[in-house]
Amino acid sequence: MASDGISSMSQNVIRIATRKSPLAMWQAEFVKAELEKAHEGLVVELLPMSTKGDVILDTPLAKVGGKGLFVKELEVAMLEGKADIAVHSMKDVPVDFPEGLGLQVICEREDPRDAFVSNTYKNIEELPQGAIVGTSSLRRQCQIRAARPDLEIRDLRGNVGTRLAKLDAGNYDAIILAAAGLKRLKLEDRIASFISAEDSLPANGQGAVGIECRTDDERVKALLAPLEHIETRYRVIAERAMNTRLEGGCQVPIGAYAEIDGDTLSLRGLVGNPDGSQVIRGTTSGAKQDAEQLGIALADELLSKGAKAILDAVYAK
Ligand SMILES: NCc1[nH]cc(CCC(=O)O)c1CC(=O)O
Repeated sequence: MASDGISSMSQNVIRIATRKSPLAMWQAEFVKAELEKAHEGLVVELLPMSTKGDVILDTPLAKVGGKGLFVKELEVAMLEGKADIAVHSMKDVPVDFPEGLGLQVICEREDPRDAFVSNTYKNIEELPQGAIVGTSSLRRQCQIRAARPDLEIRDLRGNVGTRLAKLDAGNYDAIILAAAGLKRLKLEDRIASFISAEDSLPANGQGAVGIECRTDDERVKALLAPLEHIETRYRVIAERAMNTRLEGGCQVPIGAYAEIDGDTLSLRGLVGNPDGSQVIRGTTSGAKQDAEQLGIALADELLSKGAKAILDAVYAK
């Protein structure tokens, strides 16, 4: 028996609010394809939108108010019922969600490493004295400068394509980008070398895609369930818990990276200052089910080893 036409139609539609950048569109298309694979007959629509973060392109992110700028409009669309879900790079997702929204699913992680991109040099070691490296990430800046204090770091913003164009224009000797973004955009051939997690500890959540939805929307939550990747979830929970405990916004260099072997989760963390003159590192491991506690414990260890002084100095400014 066909019930009311409109509601039975909306039953079979799910709308994704997404930024318009090529990477955001890739992520939204990826989730669309996964949802269609999991649910025969489901119609998935994309709602591409501009966010403040896409409009303000010439100011370092830490100064314009951080990563939340990229998600606000998407969240409003979900709260107003214009969209059902938003797809995020987990490393760009703020810790707190607005009332009524939550992170429902974390998908399987892509390569979490940073990538060294240059038209001339193969890796950081090859760079000549005083070479110019492009990145706007304080985390990347800190680790590069710690290894090579002679290098000059210059700000680099914009979409992945814009950043590559600035490299090609000769503004930098090399730039650092997330390997995941380059792979997703089929730009892997631009990678001169992958930087190991030892040399550039990734950002929490790097390479993982998460899906946000209304917390009371049981229909959408059930549709999303097959996309969950539990191992990635444990890893990202540990990494985010460390960040949250440190109360680290994007003004402090922080790296967090978890791996799982069997039931054991190992977490590495780093807090530094932007010029790389101080880098505090720590590791911990335990049962993967204790991911959050492991992240908190590692944050506390880093704080007591000197991260507290670094954070206080940043936030006193
Ligand atoms: N900060 C921008 C950003 N957010 C997510 C990615 C792609 C990798 C990912 O999904 O973690 C990138 C590009 C980059 O850092 O080079």
